[in-house]
Amino acid sequence: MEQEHKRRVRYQGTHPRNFQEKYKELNPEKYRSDVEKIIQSGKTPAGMHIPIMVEEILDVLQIQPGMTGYDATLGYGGHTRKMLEQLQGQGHLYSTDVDPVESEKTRARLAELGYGPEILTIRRMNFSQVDQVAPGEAFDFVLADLGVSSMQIDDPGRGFTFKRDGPLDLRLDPTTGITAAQRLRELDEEELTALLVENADEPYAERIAKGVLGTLKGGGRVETTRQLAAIVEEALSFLPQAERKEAVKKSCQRTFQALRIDVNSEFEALYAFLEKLPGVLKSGGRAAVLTFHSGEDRLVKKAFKQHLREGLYREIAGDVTRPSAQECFQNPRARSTKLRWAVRA
Ligand SMILES: C[S@@+](CC[C@H](N)C(=O)[O-])C[C@H]1O[C@@H](n2cnc3c(N)ncnc32)[C@H](O)[C@@H]1O
Repeated sequence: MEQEHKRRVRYQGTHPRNFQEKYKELNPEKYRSDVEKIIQSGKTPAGMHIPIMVEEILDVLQIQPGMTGYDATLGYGGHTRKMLEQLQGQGHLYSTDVDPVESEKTRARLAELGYGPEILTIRRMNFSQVDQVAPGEAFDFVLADLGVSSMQIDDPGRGFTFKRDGPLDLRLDPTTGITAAQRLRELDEEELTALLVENADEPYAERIAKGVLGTLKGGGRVETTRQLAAIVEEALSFLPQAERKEAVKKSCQRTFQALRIDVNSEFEALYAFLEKLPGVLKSGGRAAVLTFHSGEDRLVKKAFKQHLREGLYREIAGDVTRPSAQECFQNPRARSTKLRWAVRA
């Protein structure tokens, strides 16, 4: 009789092999108590994003049941969820994001919480097209929480972090456009220097650009996050040892930020959004924008001031609001946040 061949069960090892297996938090509903513990310790669980300045935003937006609103940057849906709670089942919220991967997960998560299409419309759209989100409708409130989510940063496959190796991609929507690695091959030294200065005020822009272009011209590769980080490190090797580590970290942060802004045309999208915003707000409608670096904040401040002068807004924030010290302690990713608001005339 032929014996049934049984495959030996393979030893999986004690360490998870990839990012998806590594963190229990990636399934936050299943491991709720682990997630709570991680948040209390001042960290963001992997696969999650903690919404920033929620109280301050709700104060500004003054959401009432029956209103129609727009969350320009759905992300993990933290702010969307808080705004939906204010609607108490009456009215409608539109939420957009360019990221197809995370948007789908968020849609499913919010649907499970009971927020389906009758109260929430999720669209995969760039907020630069804010006038196309709900044609024929105007909004009582609008929120834009700019930049990237923690899930995007934490996933090495997306290329947003230099802390782990991954493809140098940096696209918010990986289905369109070109990657940061491809973009680097298009630029000359002068252009890359200008990009690093204009998008991130990088003080060592020239040295870094020289390093990148030198590597590419010499037949080397700048295809992964760690390859780019190594070039930044090498470019700053002239610094005294004592200050080098911190300087390299900051320059890496700024270099990745500058490239991300470029490959996603972030300033152009924000400019278009701010220009169209008064046109989609009802009279008395309120808008709040969270920014994470000075370039973004400058654009918001300028647009709000100009539209106030033109009589499109009746009131704007006199100054930025910052998150509380306690929020920054609990969520270090909140530290650079600035909130500005405007009210439609
Ligand atoms: C900081 S996160 C938002 C987090 C969200 N408020 C929450 O509570 O989970 C920013 C999100 O905006 C998206 N985003 C960035 N630029 C965008 C644009 N031009 N149009 C639409 N979404 C954009 C990113 O993909 C990311 O998911």
